[in-house]
Amino acid sequence: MGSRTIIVGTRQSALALTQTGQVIDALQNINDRHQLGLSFEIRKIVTKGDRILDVTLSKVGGKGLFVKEIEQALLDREIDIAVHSMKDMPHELQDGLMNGAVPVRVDPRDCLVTRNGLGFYDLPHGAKVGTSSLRRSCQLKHARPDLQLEWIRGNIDSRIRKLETEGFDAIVLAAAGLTRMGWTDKISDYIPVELCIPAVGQGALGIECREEDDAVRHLLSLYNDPLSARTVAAERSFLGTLNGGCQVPIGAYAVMKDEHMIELIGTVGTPDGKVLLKEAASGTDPVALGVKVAELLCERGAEEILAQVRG
Ligand SMILES: NCc1[nH]cc(CCC(=O)O)c1CC(=O)O
Repeated sequence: MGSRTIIVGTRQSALALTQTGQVIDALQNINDRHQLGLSFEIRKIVTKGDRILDVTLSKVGGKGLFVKEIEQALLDREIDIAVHSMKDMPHELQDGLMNGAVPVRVDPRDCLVTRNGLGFYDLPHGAKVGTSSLRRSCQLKHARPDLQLEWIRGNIDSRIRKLETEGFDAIVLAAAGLTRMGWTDKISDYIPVELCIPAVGQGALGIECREEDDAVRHLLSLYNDPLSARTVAAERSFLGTLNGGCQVPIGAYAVMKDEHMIELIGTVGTPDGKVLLKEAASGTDPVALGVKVAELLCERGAEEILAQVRG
């Protein structure tokens, strides 16, 4: 048994630091149980996405904005492990890197934080709702065309502040982030998956490492939750087939029906919510299932919708 300090890289938002702390606690536990002789240290990394929080992400070429510097630090051996929110992880990882673990996924739903504790359907006519994703605005507009969806950016803590200071009636956030922060008391309503299909990978984390780092790979294999990994794999295959990112109105959600069978629902819509396509299928191979649901949507014009949004 050797001894080695594993450097764990993370963004420096409150949420990133909190979830990385939780990951380190879990890894420390695994290390103790299996007597791996490892210790852990956290390293904060500022990404481009953190530096330009005032610009619409789609305008600055959204994909991977929160990840590039972190992947470089892995390749440069400044860090050994990177903790990502799965939904911020790009489809293609850099050569030499891999996703070593998907830990048990938490609540994938979006939720509403409102000023007076109202639920989604209790919001007054024309209420001003803040969101930072086309996926959310599309689906919420589809369900409630009267709502006035407005752009809100920033980390979750600053978005919650803006609810007060910028006159929003409500903001929409991932329940997972609030849960990890211990802020579930702020949630006034959970938006059902049928109403708003979550972002690909929402509620899951991805733990990236170097392919050649056997000790870290072994550690992470003990942390991986195979069922969570399968649902995420199906959703990411769907997203990859549509060549999406979180900057286009795409959502997908997979659940395990039993140990083997995955059920996947995917959606593509227009930002104004007037068109909202949904398709679902089941299968045992996550990659094939993701491709299949994407193809079903393409038969109904998903590619044309996405081309318009991107253009
Ligand atoms: N795009 C930002 C982001 N990336 C991950 C989360 C937290 C939820 C998660 O881990 O899926 C959030 C905040 C949000 O969407 O409210």
